[in-house]
Amino acid sequence: MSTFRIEGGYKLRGEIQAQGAKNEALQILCAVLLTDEKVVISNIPDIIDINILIELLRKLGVKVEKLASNKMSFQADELNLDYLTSEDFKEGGKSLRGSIMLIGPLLARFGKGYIPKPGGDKIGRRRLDTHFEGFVQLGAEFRYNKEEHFYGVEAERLIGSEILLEEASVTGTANILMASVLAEGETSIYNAACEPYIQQLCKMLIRMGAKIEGVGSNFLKIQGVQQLSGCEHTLLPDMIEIGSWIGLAAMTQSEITIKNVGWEHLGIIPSTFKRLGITLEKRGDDIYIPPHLNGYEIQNFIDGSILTIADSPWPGLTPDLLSVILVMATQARGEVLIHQKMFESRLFFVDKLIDMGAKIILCDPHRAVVIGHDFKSQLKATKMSSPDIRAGISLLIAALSAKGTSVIQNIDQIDRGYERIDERLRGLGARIERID
Ligand SMILES: CC(=O)N[C@H]1[C@@H](OP(=O)(O)OP(=O)(O)OC[C@H]2O[C@@H](n3ccc(=O)[nH]c3=O)[C@H](O)[C@@H]2O)O[C@H](CO)[C@@H](O)[C@@H]1O
Ligand SMILES: C=C(OP(=O)(O)O)C(=O)O
Repeated sequence: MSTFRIEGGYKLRGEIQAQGAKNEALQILCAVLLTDEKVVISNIPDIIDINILIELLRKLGVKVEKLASNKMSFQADELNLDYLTSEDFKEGGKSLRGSIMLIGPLLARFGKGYIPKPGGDKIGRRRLDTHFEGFVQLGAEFRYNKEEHFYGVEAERLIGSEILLEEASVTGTANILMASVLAEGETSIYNAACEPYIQQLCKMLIRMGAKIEGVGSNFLKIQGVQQLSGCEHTLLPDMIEIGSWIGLAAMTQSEITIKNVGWEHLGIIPSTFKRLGITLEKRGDDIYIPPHLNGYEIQNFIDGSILTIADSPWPGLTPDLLSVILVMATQARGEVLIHQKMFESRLFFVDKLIDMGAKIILCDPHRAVVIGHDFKSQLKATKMSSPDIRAGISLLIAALSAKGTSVIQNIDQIDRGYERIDERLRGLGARIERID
């Protein structure tokens, strides 16, 4: 398993281009199964999770062609559905979270979909009830093989229904939406997730001929159609990656411009960083971050009480940025309570930051109080292992700010979601090497 060696404590400088969004790509790639015509996708990030999903599609019989760097075409006209019950699929499907969204399109088009319990980050319980309750309401039969942790849904026909989701699950909404576009009659999905990536999926499906109303809201109304056609789609810039670069710039007091960020899709993210004292300048569609040589000061609430940064479904703050925000707060002026509501095992990595000298109190698995050093004391370099993708990038940011040489193992977790990260960071002047 690869490792990064990082010599930290240096300021960085320059421009970095945001990659295509991982979590949008996972939805969009699954949607290619909804038609036998060609679908062309641009801005595909070259990262482990996406490459595994593309390989699964290829093994399922999808014709995949690389048209340019980050641009590919997909045609699902001759599928080998037996692959879904093979050992190879059971292994491959397990390794990433996004594979769960293969089920909706397969069920809609072929009347059956199977998937091993999907992997992804070990960040707490990640149940799939919302997905399967939705499929059952559309008329599917659900099967679960407990020994093999293998899920299946089958239906001769799907019939539109009024669905009220128990929670606004992102992948659950995408999955049920992809099943309902080919169901007979009208489906409504209430309490739907409505983040930009779901909006992008809706827009793509509409281009393919689907009839969807309410895009961008938590109430989607779908009129089923008999078939969908091919289309072209361009993925948005990855908002979690953009947030990670903002955290990196602040924590290393670097002057960085993030290019082509898609401002209008960033929601509450820029203002959240501003509450933490970070100056962000909108320059066209770029974000310019000045070097913060005098540090950054966390704002209190209006009544003077300590700021809380918490996650919630869109348009609230994504949980995927809380680890980065937490690490950045370790060098702020002031205190903040980080409240990770959605996942219960995502904050344990703070132990490593405490070892490095950060002032953090882990109150319980969901909440941590961070007391910033205001750059009066630097973190100490250390050896660590990346437990999940966002803790991994946060530890990498900590290592780049710490004096001395740090080592981060298990960096596959970072490569899952960040394209050529070492090369791109070296482009900003970072001293980072990939070693075996
Ligand atoms: C491949 C992909 O797109 N992964 C993202 C997707 O995962 P994913 O779609 O798996 O996450 P879900 O939206 O289903 O739920 C995430 C967690 O939050 C809880 N929950 C969810 C909704 C809610 O209103 N209340 C609540 O407590 C769920 O019980 C679950 O534990 O969305 C998560 C939440 O933004 C992100 O962290 C993941 O990066
Ligand atoms: C949790 C994440 O990914 P996944 O859902 O793919 O595990 C993430 O992107 O932060």
